[in-house]
Amino acid sequence: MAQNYRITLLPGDGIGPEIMAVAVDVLKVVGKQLDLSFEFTEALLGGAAIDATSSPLPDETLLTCRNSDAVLLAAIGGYKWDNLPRHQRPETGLLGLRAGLGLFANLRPAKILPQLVDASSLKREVVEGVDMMVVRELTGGIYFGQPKGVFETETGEKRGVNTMAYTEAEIDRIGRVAFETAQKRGGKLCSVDKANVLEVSQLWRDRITLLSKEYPGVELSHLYVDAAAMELVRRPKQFDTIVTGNLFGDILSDAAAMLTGSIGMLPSASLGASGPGLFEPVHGSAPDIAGQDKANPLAQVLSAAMMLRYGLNQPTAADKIEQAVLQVLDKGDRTGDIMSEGMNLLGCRAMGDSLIQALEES
Ligand SMILES: NC(=O)c1ccc[n+]([C@@H]2O[C@H](COP(=O)([O-])OP(=O)(O)OC[C@H]3O[C@@H](n4cnc5c(N)ncnc54)[C@H](O)[C@@H]3O)[C@@H](O)[C@H]2O)c1
Ligand SMILES: CC(C)[C@H](C(=O)O)[C@@H](O)C(=O)O
Ligand SMILES: [Mg+2]
Repeated sequence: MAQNYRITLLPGDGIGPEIMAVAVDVLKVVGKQLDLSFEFTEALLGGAAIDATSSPLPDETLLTCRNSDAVLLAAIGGYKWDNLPRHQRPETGLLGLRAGLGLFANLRPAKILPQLVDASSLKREVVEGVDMMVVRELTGGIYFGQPKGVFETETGEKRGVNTMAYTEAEIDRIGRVAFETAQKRGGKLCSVDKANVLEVSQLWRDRITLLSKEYPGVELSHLYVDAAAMELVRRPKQFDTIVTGNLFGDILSDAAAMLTGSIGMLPSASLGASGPGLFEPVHGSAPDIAGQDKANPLAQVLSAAMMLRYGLNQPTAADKIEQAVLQVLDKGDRTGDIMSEGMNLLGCRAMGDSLIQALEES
């Protein structure tokens, strides 16, 4: 009998619905080939949810997600909602979803595919062979620390406040995920902080160092975040696994994305201690190209592959999707963001068709 999975789809805003449609088509084909059946339920998040319900994360969405085996998200946000107060914005819905599902570990792989070396803005010798995993803490740090808000001072001036805070337990649990990830990969872990300035980072460094005693097979190093940003661009191949806090991970993963040619290529997995994981591209809703059939759907499709691998324990299905992506790139198919001379320029839908064809021929 076919294995059945309940998948919540959150297409969100901007290019979200366009790239989600491609991922769903791909999942259906792979499902048919491997006798997996997916029961898709669409739910509202972000701007789309604000327009329909005035909340960026309706209760019903959180409930639907909790009751599923995995959640596939495209992206949220856009100019239309940029002037709303913070707690009503699309981004607040996404943060609420991550917190609501307890997704403290965000895995963001950045691997350059040989076909895309020329699409990178860096030199071939710098990026060829780049293959790293950024493990970003996702439900703590300055995104969630208290106090936060805009407060009035005694002189009547406004003062914006956010607090970067981590407990030992929060550091240890993300640290364990990172050491275990490094163990399965190249055996090297670089922890990124700002321990020369921030107390919270000193605690982070101390705990990660202590934890390393339990993982003698993993070589641990530390970098300050400013130096890490520089090293990522200067000599990215030195990195295998990186572990860092919420804000530093947000910034460094966008930088790592560009090493690989385009942010339109990078998937991510967000996992908790139990319950469904959330799988989403690293990029946003790209409002500048929304509705124009120009978006690269590959980060979304690769996020569906991560969902199969990390969320549903279906590595063969994940391999099949990743192989199809390599095949279309081998054929020379490119969306605008990864275009280079002599390649075939395709729109989002045509790229989806090419993927389906590759899968059907496999
Ligand atoms: N996880 C998410 O849902 C998520 C992540 C990041 C940003 N956002 C939100 O998205 C909105 C836009 O943010 P931004 O412009 O800073 O970042 P963005 O990632 O949406 O776009 C940055 C640049 O990359 C391009 N780009 C992104 N994805 C692409 C794709 N798949 N194919 C081709 N080009 C692509 C865009 O056209 C743009 O030029 C904001 O509201 C932001 O808060 C959401
Ligand atoms: C949209 C925003 C809340 C989000 C973040 O900062 O985590 C995004 O930039 C990301 O990287 O997923
Ligand atoms: Mg980001």
